[in-house]
Amino acid sequence: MDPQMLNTMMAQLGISPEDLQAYQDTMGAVGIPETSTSPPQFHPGMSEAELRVAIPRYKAWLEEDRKILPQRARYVSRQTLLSFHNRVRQARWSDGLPQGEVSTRMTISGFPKHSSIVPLERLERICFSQMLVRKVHLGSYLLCRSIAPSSSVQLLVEDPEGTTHYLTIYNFPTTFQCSLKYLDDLLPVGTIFAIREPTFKAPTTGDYPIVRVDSPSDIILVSPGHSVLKGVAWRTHDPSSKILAMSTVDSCRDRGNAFFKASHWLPAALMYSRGLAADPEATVLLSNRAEVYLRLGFWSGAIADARRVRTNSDAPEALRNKAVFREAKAEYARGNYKTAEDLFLQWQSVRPDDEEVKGWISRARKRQAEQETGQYDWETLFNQSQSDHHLDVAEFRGPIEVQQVSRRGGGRGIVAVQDIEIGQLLVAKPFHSVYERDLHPNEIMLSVDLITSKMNTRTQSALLAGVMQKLLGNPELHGLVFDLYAGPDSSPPSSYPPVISPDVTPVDPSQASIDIDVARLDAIISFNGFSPSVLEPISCRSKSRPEEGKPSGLYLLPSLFNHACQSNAVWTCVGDVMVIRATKRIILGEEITIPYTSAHGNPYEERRAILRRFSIDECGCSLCQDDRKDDESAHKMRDELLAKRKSSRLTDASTAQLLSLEQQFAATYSPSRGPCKPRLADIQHAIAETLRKPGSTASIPNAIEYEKKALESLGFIVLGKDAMQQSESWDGTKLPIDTAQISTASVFDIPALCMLRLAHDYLRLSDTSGAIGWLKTAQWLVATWVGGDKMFFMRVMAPVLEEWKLKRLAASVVLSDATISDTIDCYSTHEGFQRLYSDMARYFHSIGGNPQLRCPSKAPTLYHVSLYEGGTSTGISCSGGAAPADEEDASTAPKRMPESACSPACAALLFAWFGEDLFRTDISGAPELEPAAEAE
Ligand SMILES: C[S@@+](CC[C@H](N)C(=O)[O-])C[C@H]1O[C@@H](n2cnc3c(N)ncnc32)[C@H](O)[C@@H]1O
Repeated sequence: MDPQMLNTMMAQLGISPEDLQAYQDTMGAVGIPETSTSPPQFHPGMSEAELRVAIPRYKAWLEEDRKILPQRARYVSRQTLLSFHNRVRQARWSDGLPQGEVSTRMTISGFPKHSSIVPLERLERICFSQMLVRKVHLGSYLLCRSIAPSSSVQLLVEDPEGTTHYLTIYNFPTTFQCSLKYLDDLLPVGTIFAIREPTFKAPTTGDYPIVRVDSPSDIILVSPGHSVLKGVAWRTHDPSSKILAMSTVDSCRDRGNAFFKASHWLPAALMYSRGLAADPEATVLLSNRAEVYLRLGFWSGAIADARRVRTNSDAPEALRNKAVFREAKAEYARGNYKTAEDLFLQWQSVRPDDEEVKGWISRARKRQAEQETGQYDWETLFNQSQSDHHLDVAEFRGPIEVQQVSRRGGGRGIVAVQDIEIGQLLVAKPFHSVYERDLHPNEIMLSVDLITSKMNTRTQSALLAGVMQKLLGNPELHGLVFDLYAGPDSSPPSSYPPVISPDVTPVDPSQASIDIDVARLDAIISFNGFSPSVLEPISCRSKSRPEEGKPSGLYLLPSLFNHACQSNAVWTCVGDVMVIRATKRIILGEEITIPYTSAHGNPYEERRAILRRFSIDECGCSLCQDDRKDDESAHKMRDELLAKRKSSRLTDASTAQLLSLEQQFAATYSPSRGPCKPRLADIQHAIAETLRKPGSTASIPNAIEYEKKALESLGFIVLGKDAMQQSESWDGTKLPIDTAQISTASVFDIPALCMLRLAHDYLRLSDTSGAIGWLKTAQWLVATWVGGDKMFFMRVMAPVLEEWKLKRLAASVVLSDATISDTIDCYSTHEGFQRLYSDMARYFHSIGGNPQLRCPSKAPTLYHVSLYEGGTSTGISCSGGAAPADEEDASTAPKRMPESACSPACAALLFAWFGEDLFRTDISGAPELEPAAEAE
C-alpha cells in the first residue's frame, strides 16, 4: 500500500506514523503469553486463612511465570497508553483524597528483585525495541523521559526512538504516599531517567508490561549536560525544553525557593543541585540545599554542604554563620553531640541573645549526659511520647558487645563483657520508625511478604521506603544496615558493627552514591524489624492493638540480640526509644537474649510457627524445653478445652466451671515440668475474678490464692504465701516475690495487673500492709522491666490505680520515702486554684509532710505549685508556664492546662492524687482574689 495513504488511514484511526513504525518494528514479535492461571489478587482485610491459601497460590503462579521465556512486548500505541494513563490520573487527581475515600495500592515483597551494582559508565544504552518482557537487562541501561504527568509512581515514558511504555519506580525517596501535585514538582514531564539494568515485567494487574524499578539507586535523574545525553537524538518533540531552559543559578534558586516554601524538599534539593551544576561554587545554593537536606533527614548531605560554605572564606559572613548552625543541627541529628555543641557555641558567639541556640546548647549537653550516665528523665519522655512518638534522646550502651555465637543465623549475638546486675543494658533509637499516625489515613498500602508469608502492615511497607531514604542521604551508614542478618537465603553478613568512616559524603539527589540491594533490604527488615508499640498508661481494660495498627521500626544494635522465650533481658519502647534491660544477673561471657514474641497468648505450636519465620527451628529456653515435655496430645487437649469457651470470655463462666476447667487443664501438664504454664494463668486469674464479688469480702482470700497461682503460672515465684495472707507477720521490707529474676513469659502489664489486683484485694480486707506489699511489688516489676522511678510508675499505671481505687495508697507509698519540705508555693490569683492547693496541702499533711501554703502576690505564672524534697528540686514542681498574653478568661484555664506543662514529677503526683479532677476543677465564676501579701 502507498505509505502516504496508509498514514492517512491510520491518522483517521488516531494512530501516528511513529506508532505505526513502532508497530511494524515489533511485527513478528510474539505477544505476551498469558499464564495458565492469573495471579491471585490480595485485598485489605484478608483473613489469615485466606492469606494462607492466596500466598502459596501466588508463589506457584510466580514459579509458572518464571518458566515462560522472555518475549518482545506486545505493541500498544502511544495514544492508547496516553489516554489510559490520563484516565488513571484523572481518577487519582486530588491533593489528599476526599474524606472517606480510600485508595489501595499493592506491592509484593520478598521475591527476587534485581538491583544493579554496575556503574552507569560501564553499561550500554538500550532501547525498548531491544528489550524483552520478563528479563533483567544486565549490562544495559535504559534512557527514557516522561511524557505525561505521573499517576502515582507510575510514569509514562518514551525512549529516544519514541517507543512508549510504563515505568514504575518503587521506593523513590519522598514518594511514599505523596500527592500528585508533589510528584508533578518532583518528576515533571520531560524528566529524563537513566535506569541501570532495567527489569521489564509482564503485567500482574492491568494490561501493560512495565519497567519496574525497586531500588532507587538504579535511577539516575539525568540533568541537561549529562554525558549520557551526548549524541542522543530524540525522535519526538522535546517535552523538557521548558525545564532545560531554567539552568542558571538565579532561576534554579528562585524555583528551588518556591519548592521550599511549599515544603517540597526533594524537588527543592534537585533544583539547587541543578543550579550547582551550572556553578559549583554558588554558596547560596549550597547553603539552601543544606537546609533542605536537614528537612529530608539527609544529615551527611547537610554537613557536607554546610561545611563547604562555612570554610569558604569568599562566602559572605552571614551565609557562613548560617552554615555553622545548619552543620551543628545535622551533627546533633547524627548523635555527635559534642561536635554539635561546639558548633552551636560558635554560632552563639555571633548571636549571644539567640534563644533558639541556647535551647540547642542545652539539648546537646543533656544528650551528652545521657550518653555518659545512662540516666534519662523517663517521666518526661513518657509524657512526650503520648503525643509524639519520635523522641529526642541520646543512645546509651552498657557493658555488652557483639560476639560470634554459633548456631544462630548470622552467627552473631550480644554477650556481657562483665557481670551485670538487673537493670539497663541499652537505650537505642531507631534507624527508622513508622507509626500509623505518620501515614496518610486514606491510603492503604498492601504489601504481601513472600518471606514471612504474611500481609505486611502499612507501617512495614513505609519502613522499607524510609530506610532507603535515610541511606540515600547518609550513605556512610550503608554497612550498618546491610551487615544485619538477611536470612538463610542471602549471603552471610560480615562481622558487626562494621567500621564506619567518620567522613561525610556529599549527596547528589539525582544519583545515589551507594547501591541499594532492595531484595536484601526486604529480607533484613523481615528478619530484624521490630514493632515498637508505644508504652501507654495502663488500664485493666487495655486491649491489644490489631496487627494492622502496629508500628514498625528498624533498630541496629537491638537486632543483634538472639531470641529466648524465657530470656535474661527484655525490651520495651517509650515512644520509639527502645530500652533493653537485664531481668536477672548475667555473668561475664553469657549471651544476652530477648523474647521476639511473648509466650503468653502464644502456645508452643504458635510460638514455633512465629519463630520459624525467623528460621528458628527450636528455641532452647526453659519454657520451650518444658513445653516439649508435654506430648502433642496434651497441647491439643488444651486447645480443645479452651476452644469450648472461645465464644465467651473466661470471666463470664461460673467459678465452678472454671475450677473444673483448671483441673482438666492442669492434668495435661507433665509432672516433670517447671511451674511456668502461661495458658493456665488466664484460667486462674479468671477464677480469682469470679470470686471477687461486690459488697462481700468473704471469698477474697480465695481470690488472693488464685491470683497468686496465676502469677506462679506466669513464671514468678511467690514467697511466703501463707505469711502474706496474714500480713501482720510480713515485716514490710522484703517483697512477696523472688526478685532474683523476672519471668519473661508474658509482657509486663499482665503480671503487674495481677499484683495490683492483689493489692486491691488486701485493701478490701483492710490489710493495708498486704496492699502496700503488692503495690511495691508492682512498682518493682515496672522499674525492673521498663525502668523509671516511682513517679514514673504512678504515671504509667495511673488508670488502673484509679480503677482499683489504689491511687491514694499508691501516692502515699510512692512518697513514703521522700522527705517533704514545708512549703507549697501558690502563685495563682484565682480562688479555685487556691482551694486546689489547700487540698493538696491537707493531703501532704496527712502523709507526714507539714507544708504551708504561700500565696505571693504579683503572680508571675498560673498554676505554680512546688514541693521540694530534702532541699533539692527532685520533688514536685509544677510551674505550668506563664499565662498566654491573650489569656483574659482565666475560667477556661484549667481545661487548657496541658499535662506536659507540669514537671513530670508533679504531673505524676498531681494526677495520681487528683486524677481527672485536676483538670476538671471548676473555677468558673470564682472571684478573682485580691493579691495576698507581697512575697519576700
Ligand atoms: C535479629 S537476628 C539476631 C542476630 C543474628 N544472630 C545475627 O547474627 O545477626 C535474628 C536471627 O538470629 C537467629 N536466631 C535468633 N535467636 C535464635 C535462636 N534462639 N536459635 C537459633 N537461631 C536464632 C535466627 O536466624 C534469626 O532469624
